[in-house]
Formats: sequence, structure tokens, C-alpha cells
Amino acid sequence: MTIVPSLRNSNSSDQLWKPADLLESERLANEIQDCVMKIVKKREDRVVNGEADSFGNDFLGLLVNAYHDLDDKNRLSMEDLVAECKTFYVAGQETVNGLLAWIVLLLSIHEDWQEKARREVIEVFGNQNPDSDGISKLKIITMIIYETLRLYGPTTGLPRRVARKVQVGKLVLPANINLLIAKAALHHDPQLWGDDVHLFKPERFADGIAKATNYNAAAFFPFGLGPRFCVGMTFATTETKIALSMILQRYSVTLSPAYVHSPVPIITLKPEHGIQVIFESLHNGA
Ligand code: HEM
Repeated sequence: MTIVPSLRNSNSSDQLWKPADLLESERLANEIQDCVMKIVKKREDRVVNGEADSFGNDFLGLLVNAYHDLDDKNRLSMEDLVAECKTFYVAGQETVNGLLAWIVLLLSIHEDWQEKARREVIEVFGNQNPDSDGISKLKIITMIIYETLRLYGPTTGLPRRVARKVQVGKLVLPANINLLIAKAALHHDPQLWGDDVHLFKPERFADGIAKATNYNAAAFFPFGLGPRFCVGMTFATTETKIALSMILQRYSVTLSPAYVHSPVPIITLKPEHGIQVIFESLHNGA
């Protein structure tokens, strides 16, 4: 069995000409790489030591399997394995984390929706942990997730490259230019959403996305459009529903006076000063 190789490519002479922030970013990149490789090695060791008979069939297991593929045409390099892990971690963690934070903020302000959501969660799950049957019944929670994705979607723009000259309506786009489709602008366009566009109104989505957007696919696409559409969409919404249900079962949330509203797009849409809310346990002694 191949033991995970080192991908590091450091050279002490780098320190003579590289600026400090570049050296620091390289150090961090190496640390992330080492961290992923340690996790991979742990998986490999379990098989080598006879504690497991396969690398597993979760996402990491599939990648480690591909890394050990006997056919070198199908084999994944360690560099690609690490890159896949980084992509899924960043694409999956930052986005869902941000979405949950914005939902908690909005529910702390709109206590009527918080109450409706909690009622639904208790009706569906009682005080039990969420299960997959119940997850598909969460209508109010789904509406809240969509409306939060519209107002504070984690990704604000969609980068695209124009491969060949194309006409879009009156606009002629030449080949080989880079475009940023301003998703947030469309999600906040009063012509598409009405004059109350800036208000949190989950009821817009009461009859689903198609009705809310008047059957216009370009009015709402928090997970992108086309063949590069987000592969993690179902996972992300399920994860959000589970986490939110568990929070609502246990806590009521109110906005802290310390909160200062300042969403800033730093890769994903982030609250510049954090989100200060007050959680109060719904169960005595919990
Ligand atoms: C609220 C959560 C999320 C949002 C809003 C979101 C949004 C997006 C968007 C807008 C894209 C680009 C799509 C395009 O170019 O058309 C994308 C791509 C991607 N997302 Fe997500 N995402 C979320 C969660 C996740 C999760 C949980 C995962 C993985 C577990 C994930 C994995 C990916 C990957 C791998 C891509 C690249 C797909 C490709 O280029 O083929 N995302 N996501």
C-alpha cells in the first residue's frame, strides 16, 4: 500500500523574495494539506491494521478508493484527492454555516415566523431528533430557507466565461470574456419580486419556487444554474433543516442590542461584525 506522499514544495530561498503575506498563505495551505493527508492516512491505517475491510463508502472513502485504484487511468492523485476535500469543505461548510446564521438572525427579528417554524417542528418531530421522513414534511422551514437564500444567499455572484459570441436579449457578448452574474441583484430586483423586495416574507414561497418566481428560472437561483449547478444542494438544505429544527426544539432566539447589520461578500456573504443573538433554553434545567 502506498503511504500518503508529501506534497510540500518549500524552498528556504523563497523567504528571500516572497512577501510575508504570500509566505503566510503558503504556510496555511501546507497546514490544510497536512491536515487532510492525516485524515486520509487514518483511513488507510484502519485497513492496513485490519480494523476495517474497506476505506468506507462515504465521500472520503470513495476518494481514498479512487486514490488506490489499480487502473492508473482511473487513479486519483494525492494532489487531486486533497483538492477535492478542500473544495467540498469550503463549498459545503462556509455556505451552510452562513445560511444558518442568517436564518437565526431573521428568526430572532421575525418572532412570528420563529413561532410558526417551531410549531411545525414540534408537530413533525415532537422533541425527538429529526428523521428523513419528517424532514420532507417541513413546509414552513423550507419557505424560511428559500426566503433567506433570496435575501442573504451565501454566494452573491456566479462567475462564467463566454466561450463564443452570443446574444442575450439586446446584449451581445463577445467570446472570451469573463462575466459575473450578479445573483444578489436579481434576488433583490423589485421588478421581479415587487416593492416589498427587501422585506423578509417567507410566504412568497408558500406555493413553491416556480410560483414565487412567476416561472422565471433566472429570478431565483441560489445554487446556480446549468451543468455546474451546486452538487451539494440537497445535502445543504437537509443539513440546514436538521440543524434549524434542533435549535428551535431547544431554544428561543431574540436579537441582541449589540447587533450591527453589515453583510459583506468575502467569498460568501458574511455578517461583518458577527451575529449577536440571545438563546434562551425552552426546557428548564437544559
Ligand atoms: C447553502 C448552501 C450552498 C449554497 C448556497 C451553494 C451554492 C453554490 C453555487 C452558487 C455554486 C456554483 C454553481 C454554478 O456555477 O452554477 C456551487 C457549486 C458547488 N457546490 Fe455548493 N452551495 C451550497 C452548499 C454546498 C454543499 C453543502 C456542498 C458539498 C457538500 C457544495 C458543493 C459544491 C461544489 C463541489 C460545487 C462545484 C460544482 C461544480 O463546479 O461542478 N455546496 N454551490
